[in-house]
Amino acid sequence: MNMTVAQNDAAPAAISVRNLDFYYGAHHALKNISIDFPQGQVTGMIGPSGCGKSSLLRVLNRMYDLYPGQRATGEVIFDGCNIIGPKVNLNVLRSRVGMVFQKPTPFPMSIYDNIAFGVRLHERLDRAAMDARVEDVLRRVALWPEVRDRLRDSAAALSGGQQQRLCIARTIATRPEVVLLDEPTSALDPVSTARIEELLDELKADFTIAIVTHNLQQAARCADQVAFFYMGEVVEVDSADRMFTTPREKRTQDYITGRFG
Ligand SMILES: Nc1ncnc2c1ncn2[C@@H]1O[C@H](COP(=O)(O)OP(=O)(O)OP(=O)(O)O)[C@@H](O)[C@H]1O
Repeated sequence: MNMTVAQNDAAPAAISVRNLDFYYGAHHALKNISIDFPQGQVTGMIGPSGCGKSSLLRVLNRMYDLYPGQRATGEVIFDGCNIIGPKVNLNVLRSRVGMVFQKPTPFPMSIYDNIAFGVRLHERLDRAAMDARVEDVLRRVALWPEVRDRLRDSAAALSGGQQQRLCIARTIATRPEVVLLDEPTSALDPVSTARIEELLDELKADFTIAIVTHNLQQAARCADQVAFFYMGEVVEVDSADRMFTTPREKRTQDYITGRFG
């Protein structure tokens, strides 16, 4: 299968994936993947269920390392280093390449501590600086007005949409360069979804974003470039405009016009 790539070469890549293969035991889930994630852009990852989108996200911050039998070969270049190589500090990597999951997963602690917890692992801030960091990220995700008077309350009391915004705040609080989001709005109502989509647009000024979504309208609205995955391969990468109007590959065209998947 040939991959068609017409990537945006104006922005340098925050992450460059080259000839990546990924395995769950004997199952070959990603096959010779190559894709760049341009700095300061949103890359949308689309494709039918089971085609490998989440697997690629799990490679980008070495999440798979937590599970025996899962392995990757090839190159994932981030800040000049192949992050799937042996000498990578995984705690540092995961603070620089943050991840937000499909289901909001606040820690069982206060709203304030949900954010401060991760920051404390990487930085020593005094009380005033930590308060300022918590306020800053809560403002950025537009949650501050809703929670400023209850920062010490449990995060579990927030609505699903608020919890997901808190999880995004928690992820950006350690000031990562890259934020990975795995179907971050699929468990949310339309209003919360719209707020998170607006948020992505603001966040890309400071972060490189990769988002897996089943919602093609969402990819068209939020993404600068879109990658179409099919059966463990990246079939096509292009600007969102071209991908949804003039895809190069028939398989992409079939997928976006609803012929399969
Ligand atoms: N823990 C696992 N063990 C074995 N195989 C797995 C595991 N997780 C995923 N797979 C397989 O790897 C392939 C890719 O899965 P992946 O979750 O990356 O797909 P996806 O495109 O994100 O799917 P979806 O859109 O349904 O979330 C699938 O064939 C899936 O069955």
